[in-house]
Amino acid sequence: HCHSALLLALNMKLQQFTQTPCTESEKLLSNDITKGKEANPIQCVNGYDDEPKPQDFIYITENCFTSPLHVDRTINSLTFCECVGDCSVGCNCSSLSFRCWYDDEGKLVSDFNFADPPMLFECNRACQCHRGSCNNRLVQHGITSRLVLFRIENKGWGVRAAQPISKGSYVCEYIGEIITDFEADQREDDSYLFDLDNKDGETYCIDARRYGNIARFINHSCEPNLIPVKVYVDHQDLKFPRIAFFAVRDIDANEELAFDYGDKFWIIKYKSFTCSCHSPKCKYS
Ligand SMILES: COc1cc2c(NC3CCN(Cc4ccccc4)CC3)nc(NCCCN(C)C)nc2cc1OCCCCCN
Repeated sequence: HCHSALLLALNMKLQQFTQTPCTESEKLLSNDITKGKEANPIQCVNGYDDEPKPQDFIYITENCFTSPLHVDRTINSLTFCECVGDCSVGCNCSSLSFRCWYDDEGKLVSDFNFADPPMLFECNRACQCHRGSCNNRLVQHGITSRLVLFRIENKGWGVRAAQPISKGSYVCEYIGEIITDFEADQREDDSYLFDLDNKDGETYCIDARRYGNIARFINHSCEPNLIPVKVYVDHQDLKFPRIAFFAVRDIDANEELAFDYGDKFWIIKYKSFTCSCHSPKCKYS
C-alpha cells in the first residue's frame, strides 16, 4: 500500500516539473500557443516583464495566400520516384538536389554544405516509395523538436530549444502569407518578411506578420545556430520554395534559436535598433 502511495506522490512531483517552465521565476502564459495545430505543444513563458502572450497574429502550420497567386501544383509536373527501398540512393527526387542529403536518422549528412546549401526535393504524393520507410521525407513530417516561446531582455520574444537539438536536425519552417515582392513593398510592418529571392526577377516574400508559425519569433544572430534551406515537397515550382531551418551545430537545451537575417533587414532596421547577439563576430551592434 505504501509503495503505491509513494508512486503516486512521485508522479505528482513529476507532473509539477513538466508543467512549470525550467526556471522558477518564469510565468507560464500558455501551455500551447499553437492550440493543438502542431504535433508538439509550444509553451509561452515570461520571466522578464509582464507582457502577455502574443495574440496579434493567427497561428498556421502551412503557408497561406490572401490573394490568388499561380503556383504550379499539377501532379504531372512533379518529378517522382519508383523506389522500392528507402530512397537513400538513386532516387529521382533526391537526385534533383544532386543526392539525398538526409541520413537514416533524419538529419543532414555531415558533408552538407551549410554555407551554400542546395535546394532540397523531398519525395511527394506522386512517388511510389513507402511514406514510412522513405529517408527523403523530413520537412513534410513537421516539427519534432520541443520549442518554447520566451521573453528576452530588450529583444522581446524569442524561441529556445526545450531539449538539445543535434547538428543537422530539421527544426521548423518559416511559415506565413506568400505575397509578391510588389505587395511586400506596400507592407507597413516589414519586421516579419522573408524574401524568396529568385534569380529571374519574379520574386516573392513570406510575410509572417498576420499569419505565421513559431518561426516568426526566431531572432537574428551574426553567429546563428540555424540556416534556412529551400525545400520543395507538394510542388516543384521554383518561385515558391518552402524555407526550412536546420541546426548548423549541436544546440543545448534552453539555448536560443537564431538565424542570420542578412544585411537587407539591418540596412532598414539599423536606424531603429541594433543587434544584441553578443557574438564576437557581431556585424550590426
Ligand atoms: C526589415 O526587414 C526586411 C524588410 C523588407 C522590405 N521592406 C520594405 C521597405 C519599404 N517599405 C515601404 C513602406 C513603408 C511604410 C508603409 C508602406 C510601405 C515596405 C517594406 N521589403 C522587402 N521586399 C519588398 C521590397 C524589395 N524589392 C523592392 C526589392 N523585403 C524585406 C525583407 C526584410 O528582411 C528579410 C530578412 C528578415 C528575416 C526575418 N523576418
